[in-house]
Amino acid sequence: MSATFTQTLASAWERNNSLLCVGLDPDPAKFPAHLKGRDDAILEFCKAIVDATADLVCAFKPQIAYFAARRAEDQLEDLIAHIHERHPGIPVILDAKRGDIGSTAQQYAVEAFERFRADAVTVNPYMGRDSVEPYLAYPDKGVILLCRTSNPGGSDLQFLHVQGGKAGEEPERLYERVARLVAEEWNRTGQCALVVGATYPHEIARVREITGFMPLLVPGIGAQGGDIEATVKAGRTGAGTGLMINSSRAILYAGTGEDFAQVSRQAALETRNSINRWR
Ligand SMILES: O=C(O)c1cc(=O)[nH]c(=O)n1[C@@H]1O[C@H](COP(=O)(O)O)[C@@H](O)[C@H]1O
Repeated sequence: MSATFTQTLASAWERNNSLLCVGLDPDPAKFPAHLKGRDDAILEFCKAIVDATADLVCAFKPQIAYFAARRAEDQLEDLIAHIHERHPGIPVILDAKRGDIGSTAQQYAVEAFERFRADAVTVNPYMGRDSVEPYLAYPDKGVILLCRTSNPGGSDLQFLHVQGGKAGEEPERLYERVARLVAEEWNRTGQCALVVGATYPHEIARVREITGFMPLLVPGIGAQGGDIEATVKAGRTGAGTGLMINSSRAILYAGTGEDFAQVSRQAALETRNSINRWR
């Protein structure tokens, strides 16, 4: 049997000595001049970044909207195939933030895991357990549920107090309930992870407390200004792992010339090393 997402991630943490996830959010308006106008510009840009950083990361995270908006889903398929072929052992997280009733979720699961061959997918837990089950039906795949998102508006709902599930329990915040539900009930197969933004280190610490060793996908360093030291200290496990700390724009667009991939490599190296300083 092939390795599960969780096992592949743990191996990548160790092999590359890295908790850095490079996010692949290709925006042609920001591409270097020599790639602009090419039909395969999105694929070529992303392949160059992937090849320049694969030994520095624990995962890659393509964001589906950047591909779908430009009718480039075929380039996303080719990109993920390229990562599997050239960089085996680096898990691919498809960032799709899906959420729908079970029958539709089943189609989204086929899209993520069979069409795109992602190792994990981001999912919105808002519609509850049956909306997540179709992803859990793929036991070797990762299911990464939104918990405490990095954006300011995340507080509108995720920070609301909800009554405890059992009589006499203290009210808790909605993101705490999500973390508890996933850790105690949905994660029977050990394939779940949670998204917690680097912009909220206090909540990262709380989610770590609730979930034990569960992997956390932490976007929000770099362009969104999250603090690396606070993020790592709040979210690392006792073993100094447990995190996929994502940076997209700060790495993808570090350079603007023909040597952009090398400049991105330098940015990824520095980010990985700053993360490691606090593990
Ligand atoms: O699920 C995500 O990846 C995600 C969750 C979240 O709470 N905040 C967040 O920024 N993201 C994604 O992480 C990436 C962050 O990109 P940068 O801000 O450029 O590093 C984008 O692809 C977002 O869609």
